[in-house]
Amino acid sequence: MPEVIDRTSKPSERGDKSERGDKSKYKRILLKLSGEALTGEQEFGIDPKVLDRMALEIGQLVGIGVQVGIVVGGGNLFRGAALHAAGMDRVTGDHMGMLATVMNALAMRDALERSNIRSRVMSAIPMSGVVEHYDRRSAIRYLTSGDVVIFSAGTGNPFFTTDSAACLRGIEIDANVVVKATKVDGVYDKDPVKYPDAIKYESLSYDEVLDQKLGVMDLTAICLVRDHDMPVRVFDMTKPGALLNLVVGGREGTLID
Ligand SMILES: Nc1ncnc2c1ncn2[C@@H]1O[C@H](COP(=O)(O)OP(=O)(O)O)[C@@H](O)[C@H]1O
Ligand SMILES: O=c1ccn([C@@H]2O[C@H](COP(=O)(O)OP(=O)(O)O)[C@@H](O)[C@H]2O)c(=O)[nH]1
Repeated sequence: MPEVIDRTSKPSERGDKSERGDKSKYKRILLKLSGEALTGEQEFGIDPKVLDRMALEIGQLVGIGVQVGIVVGGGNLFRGAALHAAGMDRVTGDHMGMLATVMNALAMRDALERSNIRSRVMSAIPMSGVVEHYDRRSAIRYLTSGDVVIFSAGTGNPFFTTDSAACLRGIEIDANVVVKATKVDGVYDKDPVKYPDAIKYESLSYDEVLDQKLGVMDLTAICLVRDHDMPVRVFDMTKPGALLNLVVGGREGTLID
């Protein structure tokens, strides 16, 4: 069992000092789902069982009045950097990666709607007839009316990641927190997948992540949240109930603020 560095949490998550949902610590969250999380037990693609479980957990948040924006990754299908390493033009690879996020978003919307959770997909790249083009004011209107909004196609630009897109959209929609769902249960002093003796942080500052180059999120994304004072919580999406627990104020994962 890895050690935990237990620093006293600063009461600076926006949910502590601004409006909240009734039972929730937060009124509006931006949830980042990595593409790989959608693969589940499979080797490639999207596991419908994982989507159904995520829909259930997201439905629990909607049920207690939390407004949920989602940025979904595409790494389960394509990553620009990997395609480039195999010989493809980088920008073309990134375009394929962004299109992959749209496919994941459509699958996520389908799962949410099968669970009777109203949801919409918006894309940073115009895709008339398939999904709506991203528009911040419309997104906020949908969120306010209780719809889950899935933001796809990342930032719409090559050389970025969906972590950066999550931080960008989180800031734009004035979320209380960006919640990064991943396969590890927080931020460690080194990659816990590679180093079993890695030590987990309870909380740490943006500058500590940057100075130590902690790889849980890309550093462009961390600079963005630091400059806009947006807290980020990293937690383990494979742990049932963790998302709801975090949103009602439980100690899950690691807080970066
Ligand atoms: N210091 C660290 N703390 C936690 N996870 C880390 C750290 N450094 C690297 N990682 C890796 O970052 C991954 C989380 O990022 P994520 O975006 O979900 O995955 P990926 O980059 O593969 O899409 C974890 O699976 C973990 O292996
Ligand atoms: O703003 C963005 C977001 C994503 N991507 C591309 O889309 C791929 C999939 O996104 P990401 O790797 O962030 O997905 P995740 O790791 O979350 O599954 C990336 O590798 C990039 O090639 C991009 O070009 N611009």
